[in-house]
Amino acid sequence: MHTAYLSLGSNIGDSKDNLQGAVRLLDAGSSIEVTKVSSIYETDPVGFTDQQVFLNIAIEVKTTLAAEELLDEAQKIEQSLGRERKVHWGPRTIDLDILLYNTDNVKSDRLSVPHPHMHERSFVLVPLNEIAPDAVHPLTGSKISELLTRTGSEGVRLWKQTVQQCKEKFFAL
Ligand SMILES: Nc1ncnc2c1ncn2[C@@H]1O[C@H](COP(=O)(O)OP(=O)(O)OP(=O)(O)O)[C@@H](O)[C@H]1O
Ligand SMILES: Nc1nc2c(c(=O)[nH]1)N=C(CO)CN2
Repeated sequence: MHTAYLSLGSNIGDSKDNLQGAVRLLDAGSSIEVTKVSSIYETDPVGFTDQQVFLNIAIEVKTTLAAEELLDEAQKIEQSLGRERKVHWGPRTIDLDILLYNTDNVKSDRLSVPHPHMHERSFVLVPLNEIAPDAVHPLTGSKISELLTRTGSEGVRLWKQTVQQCKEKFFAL
């Protein structure tokens, strides 16, 4: 069994519904179990800034899938929730990024893990720190809590708290 952390973001449509839909779909099959869900954060757009604020969460999953198979599942869910790729770093119905996969380094045409931008993105680190402060970023050797101390949490605000980072509470929101 492998442990992975994913970042989910949405800034088109009903973003809370999109996040919930993606978590439900991930958890629905037998090969992925969602074991932790962070609170939902409202975050200022990073990169292409002339767009709506995002809602972002981080989740922990336990999975029997290899990293690339997990990416396949994530991309299927992006497609089924109607994501269209237009602007780089632009608006999206739902975006699922694999942040960490065990403590592996994965580098292929389709997949880079740890996610190349995770250590510099407050919208990733604030939610991730809530569920996995002691997880280690294998390239820097730093814990998530240490990376967050470096980036700070500007532009990231609690939107809705999920009590004890519990999946069932998240679905009930
Ligand atoms: N760790 C990863 N998680 C998800 N996708 C990844 C990862 N590493 C590489 N990719 C590749 O990135 C490609 C582009 O992804 P996407 O369009 O979501 O980028 P983006 O969300 O605009 O930017 P960013 O990758 O900086 O979040 C995907 O098709 C996927 O193959
Ligand atoms: N706040 C915020 N900004 C972003 C996000 C995101 O999820 N949240 N995703 C991006 C592309 O992956 C680019 N910019």
